[in-house]
Amino acid sequence: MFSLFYGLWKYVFSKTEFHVLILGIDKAGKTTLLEKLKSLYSNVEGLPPDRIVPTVGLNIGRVEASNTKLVFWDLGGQSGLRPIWEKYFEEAHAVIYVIDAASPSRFEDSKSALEKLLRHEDLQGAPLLIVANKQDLAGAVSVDELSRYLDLKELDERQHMFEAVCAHDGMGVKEGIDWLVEVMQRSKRTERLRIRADQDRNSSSYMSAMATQICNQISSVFSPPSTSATSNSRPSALSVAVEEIKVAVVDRNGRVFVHGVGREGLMLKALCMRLSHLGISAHCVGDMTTPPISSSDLLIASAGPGGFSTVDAICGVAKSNGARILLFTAQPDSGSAAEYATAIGFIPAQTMANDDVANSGDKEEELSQGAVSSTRRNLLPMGSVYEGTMFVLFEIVVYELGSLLGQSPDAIRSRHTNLE
Ligand SMILES: Nc1nc2c(ncn2[C@@H]2O[C@H](COP(=O)(O)OP(=O)(O)OP(=O)(O)O)[C@@H](O)[C@H]2O)c(=O)[nH]1
Ligand SMILES: [Mg+2]
Repeated sequence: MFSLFYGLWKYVFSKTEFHVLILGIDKAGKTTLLEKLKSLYSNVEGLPPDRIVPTVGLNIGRVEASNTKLVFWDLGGQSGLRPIWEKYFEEAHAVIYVIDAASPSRFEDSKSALEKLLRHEDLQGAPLLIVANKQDLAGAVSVDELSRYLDLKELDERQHMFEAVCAHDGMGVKEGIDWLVEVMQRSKRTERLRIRADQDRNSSSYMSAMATQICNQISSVFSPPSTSATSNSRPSALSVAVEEIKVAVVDRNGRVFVHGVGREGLMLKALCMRLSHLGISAHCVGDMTTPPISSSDLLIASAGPGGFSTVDAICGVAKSNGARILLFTAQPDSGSAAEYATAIGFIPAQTMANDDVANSGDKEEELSQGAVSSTRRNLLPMGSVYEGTMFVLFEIVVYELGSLLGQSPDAIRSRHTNLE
C-alpha cells in the first residue's frame, strides 16, 4: 500500500514545476544566490560573483532538487523596480526573501518591502524562506537577531523559516531549499495553483492564446527580417509555386506530382488533393495509380532541412526524365536536394536542421495574462514551423491558382469526392 501511495506521490510531484520568486531589496545577494543554486543543483556552472551585475529585468534559473523541478525567478530589488514584483505573485508557489544580514542600516527598507508583499492578496498562503545572507561578513547578524528585528505579525499565519546563508560559498542554501520543497509540496496554495492551471488549460482563452502564438510564429516566416540576405535575393515561395504550377498545367499541358517524407509529405499530399479540386491532374509519388513522369510534368518536392536520401533519389529520377522540379526547402544553399531543383520555393523556417534545443530555454520572459510562456518548451518544435508554414502557403497557392485558372467555388466543390 505504501509503495502504491509513494508511486502516486512521485508521479504527481515529478510532473509539478514549482515557481519560486527570489525577492529582496537591491544588493541583498539575490542573483548571487540564484547563480549558486544553479551550481549546486544543475550541471550548469552559475556566474561567479564578480560577473554579476545589478538586475534590471528577470533572471531565470531551472534546477531539479529532491526529484522536483524548480524554476526560480530573480527580480531586481532597486526601489524603482519593486512595483514589477507583483506581476509574478499570482504564479509563484513560494518566495525566498533575501536580506543582507551585514547591513543593519538597510533593515528598515528590507522590512517594509517584505511587509508589503506579505499583505498582497496574490501571495496568500505562499511559503516564505527568509534568507539572512552574507554570513561570511563580520557584521552579519544571526537569524534570531534578524527575526527579532523584523518582528512581523503577518509571519504568524504563514509557513516560514529563517535560514543563515552565505550565497558566495553556498552555506545554508541546501537546508533552505529542502525545507522549501517540502512545504511547497504540502501547501494548499500549490493545490490551488494546480487546480487553476487545469482550469486554465480547459478554458477557451488558454487555447486561443496558444493558437495565436502558433499563428504568429507561422506568420513571421512570411516576413523574415529585412537583413536576411538569402530571403531578400529570392522571389517569394508563393510566386515561384504559382508560376511553376501554372506553366506546367496551362502552357505545357502537363501534370503535377508531389513527394515528401514525414509530415512534409503529408502537407504535400494535402496540396495534391487541393490541386485535384482545382481540376489539375495531380498525383502523389508512391500511390499505386501514379503514372510515369515526363518532360511536360512538374514534380513538387520538399526537403525542409536540405535533403533526404529518398527525396534526392525521386528528384534524380524526375530530372533524368526531363521534368521540372520545384523544391520547397529552408536550406536552399547547402541542401543536397537543391542540386536537382529547377526552381526553389524558399521557406525560411526552423526545421530539424536548426532546432536548437539547448538554446531554446532560459531567456528573459514576460508572463502576461493569457500568454503562454515561451521558455517552458518550444511550442512548435523541430520542423513544426516549417510544416505549418507549408500548410498555410499551399492554401494561399491554391487560392491564387483558383483565380488564375478561373475556377469558381462551385466548380472546386464539385470535384470533392463523394466516396466518403
Ligand atoms: N560577502 C558576501 N557578499 C555577497 C554575498 N552574496 C552576495 N554578495 C555580494 O553582494 C553584492 C550584491 O549581490 P547581487 O547578487 O547582485 O544582489 P541582488 O540582490 O541581486 O541585487 P539587485 O539585482 O540590484 O536587486 C555583490 O557584490 C555580491 O558579490 C555573500 O554571501 N557574501
Ligand atoms: Mg540581482
